Amino acid sequence: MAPQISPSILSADFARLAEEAKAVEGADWLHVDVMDNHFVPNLTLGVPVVESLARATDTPLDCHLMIEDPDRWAPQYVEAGAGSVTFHVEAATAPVRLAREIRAKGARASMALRPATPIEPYEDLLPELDMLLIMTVEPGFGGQAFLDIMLPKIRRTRELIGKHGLELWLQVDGGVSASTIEQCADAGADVFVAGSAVYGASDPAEAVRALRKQAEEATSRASWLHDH
Ligand SMILES: O=C(CO)[C@@H](O)[C@H](O)COP(=O)(O)O
Repeated sequence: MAPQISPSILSADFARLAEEAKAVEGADWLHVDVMDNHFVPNLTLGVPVVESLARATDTPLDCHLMIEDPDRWAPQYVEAGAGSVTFHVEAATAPVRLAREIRAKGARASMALRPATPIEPYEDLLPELDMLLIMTVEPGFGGQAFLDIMLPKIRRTRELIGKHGLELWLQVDGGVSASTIEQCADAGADVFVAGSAVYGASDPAEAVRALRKQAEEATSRASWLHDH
């Protein structure tokens, strides 16, 4: 799959969300961080804001739920207009049932792992998912430094996806920038969330294009090396 860029509105100006969403039209997704002050020590936005954003932009919404009890709340984000809904496995009671419910309601189902959560116990769940998110910072805040100790987990996950012959997308989120995106692509990630690297730039749309180009080049270098 061609690399995709998902700018995180956590780094946008929340008083101008519609304009900030339009500023990155051309991105593949708009990443919406939902935080509840319980699963993570930060509070952002909920279903009504997602409904408004879905009306304000043509870019599909990639909702990342950093909340307790996603089994209860995630379906409402599909109804609010999200094209992809990510829940944390650490918070979900019944991840298989929840992934099936998200898909049945018409969105892509995605599961996230905090940095200390290994992928191996969840290998059998992968066919139930459309995307797996590997956090490359502790969730909760934008602008943190990329955890390069996550690179082996990204590689192992890409190998598991290949072993099972799955079409699963592999997303990375946290500290993704011009300095780190190539390492992530080389390790096998194909969906890149970037907050401060996009909204901290003077031209966010250009930052998206530049990140995509870097990811494309790194991906084609990596596949050339694997094929030779
Ligand atoms: O989920 C999160 C943080 O918990 C992210 O989506 C951040 O918003 C990414 O921001 P940067 O690290 O790219 O600034």
